[in-house]
Amino acid sequence: MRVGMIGAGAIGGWIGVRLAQRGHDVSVLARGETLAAIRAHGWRLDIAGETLTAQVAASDDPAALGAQDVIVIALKGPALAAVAPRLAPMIARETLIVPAMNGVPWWFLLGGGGELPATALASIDADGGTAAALGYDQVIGSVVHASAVAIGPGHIAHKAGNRLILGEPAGGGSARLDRLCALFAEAGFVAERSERIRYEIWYKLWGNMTMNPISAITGATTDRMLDDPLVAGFTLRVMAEAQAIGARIGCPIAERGVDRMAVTRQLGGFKTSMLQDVEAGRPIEIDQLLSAPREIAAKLGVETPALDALTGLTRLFGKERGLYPA
Ligand SMILES: NC(=O)C1=CN([C@@H]2O[C@H](COP(=O)(O)OP(=O)(O)OC[C@H]3O[C@@H](n4cnc5c(N)ncnc54)[C@H](OP(=O)(O)O)[C@@H]3O)[C@@H](O)[C@H]2O)C=CC1
Ligand SMILES: CC(C)(CO)C(=O)C(=O)O
Repeated sequence: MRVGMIGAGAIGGWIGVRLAQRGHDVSVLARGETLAAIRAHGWRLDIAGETLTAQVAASDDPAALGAQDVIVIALKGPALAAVAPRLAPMIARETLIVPAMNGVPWWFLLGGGGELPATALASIDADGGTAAALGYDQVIGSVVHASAVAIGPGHIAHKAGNRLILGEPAGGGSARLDRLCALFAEAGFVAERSERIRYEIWYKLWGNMTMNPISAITGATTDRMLDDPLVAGFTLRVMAEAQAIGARIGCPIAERGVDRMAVTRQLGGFKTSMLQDVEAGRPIEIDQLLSAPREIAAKLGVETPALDALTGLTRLFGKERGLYPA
C-alpha cells in the first residue's frame, strides 16, 4: 500500500518506519536537516532494543511524492494550517487521511456532535483552509496512545505504548476502517477499531489539556504536578469542565469510570510533549488542546472558569517566549 507520512518526527517515524519495514511503499514529507538525514542514512527508529532503518522516498515537495492510498498526518498542531493546502498532489479521490495528532482535529464537529450541528472551529482552522484541503469524507480519526521522541534528525526513539485507536468520524464501522486497522495490526501496532472515535479523542484530550499546558508553564513532570495538592485540585476543576462539555457533544467520558488521573500517574513521571516543545523552543499546541474546547464550550453556553484561566496563562506564557502567535 502507498502510505504518505506527513512529518518525520516522533510519531511519524514510529509509524512510518514500521510500515516501511513491512514492505509498504512509504514516502515522507520532510524538510531541512531531517530530510537530509533520511536521504543520507535512511529513516531510523529505535524500538524494542533494536534500530530499524527504512529507505523511503523523502521530499519537501508533496508533488514529488504523488498520490497515496493513505496519508498519515503526524505534525504538531501549529504546523497543520500551512501544510494542509500543499498536500493536494498526495490526495486522490480514494486516499484515506489519518491525523495522528493530539487535541481537537479540524474535522471534529464537521459532522455535528451531540447538541451541536455541523460546526467549523475557528480556533483550530481560522480561515477554513484545513477543512477545504483535507475535508471530512476521506478522514479516518485516530488517537495515539504511545510516546516517542526524536533523538536526532530522522532518528526516533520509541518510549512506551503501542496503541492506535481508529474510527470513522461519524461513528459506526466501514470496510475502509477495517482495512486500515488491518494495515496497522499487520505492522505490529495494537490497532483498535472504535465506533466512537470522537469519544476516544475527547478522553485522550481530558489528560492532554491539563497535563500538557500545566507542565509547559511550570516545567514540572507529570508526577510532580499530580503530587501537588493545589495543582492536582486545579487539574480536577479543568477536567470537570471538559467532562461537562463532552457530555453535551456526544462524548460522555465520565461513563468510563476510570480515574483518569490515575491512568496518567501509571505512566510514571515524564515530560509531556508540550514541555519538550517548550524546552526545544518549538510552537506549542495551545489551540488544539485548550482554545478548541473553550470555543466548543462557548457554543454550548458552558461556563469554563478554570479552563479560561489555564488557557490565558498558557497563551501568555507562549506569547512571551515566541511559542504562540502574539
Ligand atoms: N511524541 C509523543 O510521544 C506523542 C505525540 N503525540 C502527538 O502527535 C503529533 C505529532 O507529534 P510529534 O511526532 O511528537 O512531533 P514532532 O515535533 O516530533 O514531529 C513533527 C514533525 O513535523 C515536521 N514538520 C513541521 N512542519 C513541516 C513542514 N512544513 N514540512 C515538513 N515537515 C514538517 C517537523 O519537522 P522539523 O523538525 O523540520 O520542524 C517534525 O519532524 C502531535 O499532535 C503530538 O501532540 C501524541 C502522543 C504522544
Ligand atoms: C504522553 C502524553 C499522554 C502526556 O500527556 C501525551 O500525549 C503527550 O505528551 O503529548
